Amino acid sequence: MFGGEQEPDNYYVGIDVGTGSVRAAVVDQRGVLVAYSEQPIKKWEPQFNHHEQSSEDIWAACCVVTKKVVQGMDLSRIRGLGFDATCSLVVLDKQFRPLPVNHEGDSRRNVIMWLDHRAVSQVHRINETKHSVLQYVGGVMSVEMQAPKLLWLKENLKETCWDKARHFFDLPDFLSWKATGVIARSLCSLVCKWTYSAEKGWDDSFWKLIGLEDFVADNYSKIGNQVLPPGASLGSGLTPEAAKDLGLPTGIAVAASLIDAHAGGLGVIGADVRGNGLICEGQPVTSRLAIICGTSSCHMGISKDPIFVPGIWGPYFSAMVPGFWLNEGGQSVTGKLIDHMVQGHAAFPELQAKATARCQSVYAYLNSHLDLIKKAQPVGFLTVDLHVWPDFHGNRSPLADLTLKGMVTGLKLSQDLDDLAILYLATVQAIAFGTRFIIEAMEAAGHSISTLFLCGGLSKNPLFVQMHADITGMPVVLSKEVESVLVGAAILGACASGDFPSVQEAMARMSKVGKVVFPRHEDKKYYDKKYQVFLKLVEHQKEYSAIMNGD
Ligand SMILES: Nc1ncnc2c1ncn2[C@@H]1O[C@H](COP(=O)(O)OP(=O)(O)O)[C@@H](O)[C@H]1O
Ligand SMILES: O=C(CO)[C@H](O)[C@H](O)COP(=O)(O)O
Repeated sequence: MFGGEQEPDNYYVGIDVGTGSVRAAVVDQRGVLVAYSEQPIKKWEPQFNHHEQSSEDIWAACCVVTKKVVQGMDLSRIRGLGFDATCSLVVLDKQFRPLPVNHEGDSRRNVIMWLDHRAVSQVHRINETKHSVLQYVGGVMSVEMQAPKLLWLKENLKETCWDKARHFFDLPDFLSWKATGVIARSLCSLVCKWTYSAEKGWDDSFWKLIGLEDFVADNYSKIGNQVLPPGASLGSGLTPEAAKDLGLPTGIAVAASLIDAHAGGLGVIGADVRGNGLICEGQPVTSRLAIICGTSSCHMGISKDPIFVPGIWGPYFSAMVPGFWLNEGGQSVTGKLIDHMVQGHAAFPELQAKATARCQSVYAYLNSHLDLIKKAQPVGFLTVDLHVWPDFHGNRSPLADLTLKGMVTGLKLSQDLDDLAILYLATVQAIAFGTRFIIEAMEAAGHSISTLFLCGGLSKNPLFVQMHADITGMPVVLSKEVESVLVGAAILGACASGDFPSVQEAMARMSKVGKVVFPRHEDKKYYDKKYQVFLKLVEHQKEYSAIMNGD
């Protein structure tokens, strides 16, 4: 086991399956990322609110990126492999072949993605039961969880999918099965998305009540009756077949997986913050909130005792950091919303052309354009009369209302680049106000948060990071390794290898602080006013809906 900061001898492979792409990295025992590769994955949207993927396409992408990152390495120094992935639902038959999750019968598309909202009627009926398991998902089950999706499959694709299905996996568990042949599920996925309790196991009465008694009858073999903590070593490690696919040695340790947000949490939350002037230095780890910002944003707060926060998922025991309870707030589309607003604007082709000419990303270009047009005032003040409510895909937290929609107020006739840049800024700010709203709900229920730890694709955007600091009034810590979710996945591999005695130990050694961004307290009054408007927007939206639905 590792004591001090000796030269790295041992390496771990982390594989992170996000919504849009698969990433792999080789990470050393100090948490330094030495090789990285990324590959896009296919997505289908056959109908509005139906989002599907292919588990074979995802596995093939895992193989491509892993082979790339270990190319030229001494493979004997790779000690462990860890996976994390989005919490999408994978369906396989008795022979582990993909089954279609769509009316077209296309069995390539055997994954219902996490952001799929097809099971609206099913989730309403589940919530109407008011079953006690709902207390552990913030009081209201989300349409993005697995129970409503399973019920949808039973009610809509009985012959073509449901009757033939033998294995329903959360995507992180599918990947660890593919690598090891072990069908045991991770405590993380089952607790967070499937209503399993770390203390009491499955609740038969819930599944019977919602019409999925089938699972009880066969002792949950289709959804998992062997459960392991994240980071536990699976079976005999990597199978010869998977080793060949991935370009890794047979038998290396493979860990029970994590959902992607949870891997990001592990990658950032346990870092040693000494010497950065941060208030959380003298506080317990429960004062830290990890925010994993990709296609969606997930707000991961931990506590010693369970805290029930209305509209915030959890409390989940040991689902991220062993021995701690987890609450998970979230915003269902954040990166996807920014992309949507920018790409849908009339000035987008002009933006693209200008950004390409400067060899910049469109976001880097927009950030520098905002700096140009702000003149003497702080950049955030450009949106004094433009406000956005960001729930274009419903509200995950803290309102837990999937019927909510996006709103923009303050539109003008102009469609130029300035207009696009200011709309982009207002969208980024709206996402940060959503985070403030979530933090306030968590604090009202008993959390005490002082510092934010951001990771994920959006944390590469300095404007997004600064707005989170300014709008929440809290410092934002970024990791030394930008790809912290992959560090989290590698931490799992490191634990499975036995090189670290616990997840906590591996977290403390492998996650490192990079840049710290402090809030501009002098702008507080302005953001407090904008936050007042933000809260009014949703109030008004509810009033509009009451008017339209009234007699
Ligand atoms: N360099 C960057 N600058 C600004 N935004 C970025 C950058 N890289 C990624 N993003 C944003 O992050 C989002 C994707 O984040 P990522 O963590 O890759 O997502 P996922 O894990 O869901 O696949 C995109 O929607 C994009 O808006
Ligand atoms: O529900 C979630 C985590 O519990 C995430 O939103 C989901 O896994 C997708 O993550 P990402 O936006 O990073 O692709």
